[in-house]
Amino acid sequence: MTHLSSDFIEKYTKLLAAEAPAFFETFNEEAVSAFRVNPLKESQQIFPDKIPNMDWSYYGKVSGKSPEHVTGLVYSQEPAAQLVGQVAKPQKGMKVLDLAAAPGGKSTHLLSYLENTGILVSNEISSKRSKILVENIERFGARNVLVTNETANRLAQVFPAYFDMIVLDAPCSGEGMFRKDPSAMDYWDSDYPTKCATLQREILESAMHMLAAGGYLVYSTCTWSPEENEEIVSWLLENYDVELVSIEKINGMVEGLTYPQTARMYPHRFKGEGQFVAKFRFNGDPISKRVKSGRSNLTKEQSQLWQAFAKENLKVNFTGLLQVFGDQLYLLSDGLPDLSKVRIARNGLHLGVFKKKRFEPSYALGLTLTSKEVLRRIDISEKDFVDYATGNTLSVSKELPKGWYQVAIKGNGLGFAKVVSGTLKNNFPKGLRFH
Ligand SMILES: C[S@@+](CC[C@H](N)C(=O)[O-])C[C@H]1O[C@@H](n2cnc3c(N)ncnc32)[C@H](O)[C@@H]1O
Repeated sequence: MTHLSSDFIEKYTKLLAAEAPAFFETFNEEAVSAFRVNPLKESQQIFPDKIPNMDWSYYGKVSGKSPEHVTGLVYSQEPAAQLVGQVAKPQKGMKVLDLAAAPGGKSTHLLSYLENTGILVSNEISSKRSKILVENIERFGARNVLVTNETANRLAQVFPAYFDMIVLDAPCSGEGMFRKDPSAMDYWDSDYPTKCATLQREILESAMHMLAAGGYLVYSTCTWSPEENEEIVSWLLENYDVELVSIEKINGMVEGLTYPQTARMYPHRFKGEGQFVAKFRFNGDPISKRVKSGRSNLTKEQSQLWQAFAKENLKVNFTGLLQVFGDQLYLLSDGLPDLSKVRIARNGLHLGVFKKKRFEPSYALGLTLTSKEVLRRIDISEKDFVDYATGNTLSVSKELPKGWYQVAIKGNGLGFAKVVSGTLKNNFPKGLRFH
């Protein structure tokens, strides 16, 4: 049994009244595992144990060494957390900000709805966590994401009144994660929720600065404390021209305290962990400020090398802004402001690297392209997949012309690799190799 502090027990005995025993009983049970299927991937699969009323959601665990995980077909995320993305449900073409994004559960969910349209700025304040976020976003294979490593306040200076939707999955006291991560209990004392609420208000002030008129704010926490949930809702309603958008109650969701439009998730009501979510529409006048856009910075030679690679290997015309950072080439979505003052963790879609007089495609590019978008592809077997992911070369037909090929497993891309005289050279990233 998860050992709960007496202050916690006292607080939730009062708050939940007759439901409290059933709630406490769930702390004797294991945390629930689940995953989402990535609709952006070309080759889909049927899995058992679908979670009702949810887009793309299944109960169960997927191995980190399976082709499904490595190609980004699945993303592991517990069921209650999946409800946040589903409540947000951005429309195609929207400019969306995920303000506290690592490791990427909500961001990848938002990308599933955007279907490579619009823009997602996925931000994480911690540099270490932003690297994990980049890895997860890259594997998902979306093309319209910028990953930043910033404070909310600094982002607000670059993106005034810019976003159609902002998701703040706030840093919180994490009560809803006690079963999944018992170490979260070490930080908890009865004052912790109030301390978290101060930080949440501070981040929300910056968030409101970035919301366009008519835009949506989705606020969520994985905690049940009213201080970090309904009291934050009250503060937003008092201080900003926002109104609550009613959330449809599915899968055991219950109304928030005093705000029936908001939703709470409890483990005794639904097979999942804890969550709170509120959705607002911003009616007020946004701060008006002209957003200066960025420009392409490729040299003529770099531009020619990229075009030569694209002509020889690709059947897709990318729209967006090509930018070089050092010798790395990235594709940024159209309509982004000048990002020179922003700490970037991933500058859009990584296309590849310029070496002496040649261009080499990135692993990320090979993860995102479908079979219809490449001129040459090699589908490897599941046995070869393990060999390849361990760092070995593979034998292929001697007839295959020399050059770059997209590698694929079970119909989904796994980077690019070179074929030379009947050998597929290993180009699986060293940091991701199986040991
Ligand atoms: C609940 S987690 C986010 C989980 C993520 N949305 C997901 O679904 O995978 C909250 C995040 O807020 C970040 N954070 C902590 N302090 C912050 C601050 N002052 N401003 C913005 N983000 C902060 C943490 O590093 C953490 O990654």
